[in-house]
Amino acid sequence: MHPDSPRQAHALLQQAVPLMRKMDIAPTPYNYGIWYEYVRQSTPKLNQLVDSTIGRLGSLPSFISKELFHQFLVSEEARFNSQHKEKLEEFINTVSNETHNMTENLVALQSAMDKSRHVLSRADRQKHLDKVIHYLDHSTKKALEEVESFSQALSQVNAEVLKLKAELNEIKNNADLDPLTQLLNQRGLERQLYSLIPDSEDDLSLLIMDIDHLKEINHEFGRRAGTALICHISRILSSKKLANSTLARLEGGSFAIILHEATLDFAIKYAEELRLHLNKQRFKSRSGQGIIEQIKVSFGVATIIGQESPNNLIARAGGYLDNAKRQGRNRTASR
Ligand SMILES: Nc1nc2c(ncn2[C@@H]2O[C@H](COP(=O)(O)OP(=O)(O)OP(=O)(O)O)[C@@H](O)[C@H]2O)c(=O)[nH]1
Repeated sequence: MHPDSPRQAHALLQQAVPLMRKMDIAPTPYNYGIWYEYVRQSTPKLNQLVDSTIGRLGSLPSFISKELFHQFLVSEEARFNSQHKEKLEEFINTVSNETHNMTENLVALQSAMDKSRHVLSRADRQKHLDKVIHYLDHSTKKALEEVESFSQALSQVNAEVLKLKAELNEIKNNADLDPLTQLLNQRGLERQLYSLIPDSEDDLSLLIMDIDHLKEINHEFGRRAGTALICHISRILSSKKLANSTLARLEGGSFAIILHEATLDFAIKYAEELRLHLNKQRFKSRSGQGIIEQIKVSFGVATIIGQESPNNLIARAGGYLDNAKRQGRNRTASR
């Protein structure tokens, strides 16, 4: 991306901002970057992706915008790095091939020398000739050893590059995981919803569950016990997870469950099953001080309606959860 003059930039922003307003796009740095580039029309692939996402989802979710930003707008640096990486790999391959060739040549040289020695050993001035042969023999062996260690160093570098690649992949995947429970986090949940919703036929349900009075539990037994309770509940929810579902931990004591193909009735029944099961669980903190006789949670349950957006579905389930809390907690609400 070449820098635009201030006048060009101003003109582009004058086109981008009304578009963003019209599409109800939040004024974040990522969004400004994407829409500036969109009206600039110098990256057709970006425009194509923006258009198809809007066609499919009716909007450009912030996490997609963030990814497009990294892919297209900071891509020059990324492309630079990747070109370097490719060059480095190419270099390693070339040198490694050459080393192999060199080793073969030296082995051939060694055998030629053996033959020569055989011939020369019958020649005159034996002593003199022997000295030369010995010298050449020694040098060749040394060269062979050096080539061998060079080759070893190269394979080590290669192994390091592979390790680095694996680490980078892991970092990418971890961005969607909650470090405490290893379940999906909010971003992972949204990503999953955005990929499931276009194919769902009004039978995708979302349950949002929240531990009741976690603040008080933290206060009474200590935050550590509260966190242990979150982990305990996460394990229980995982053990009760249905086959066609996704489990995530949102913030604090909140969890979300997507039932990929479930009517509202089924989703409410499942939420109640989970809630009653949790009610039967007693929780004792590791120190033994915190004992909760009955784990209490509230649920908000919503099933997708028509062309509803993922954000709207999350907001609806969250609103119903608020209703469950307002109605006295330890219950399920679906409106
Ligand atoms: N122990 C622990 N507490 C957390 C964690 N993350 C957030 N919290 C706390 O959990 C509490 C959640 O409070 P709220 O959800 O607002 O309210 P609540 O006390 O659970 O009450 P209701 O949700 O209304 O039943 C806050 O005090 C947060 O600081 C965590 O990882 N561990």
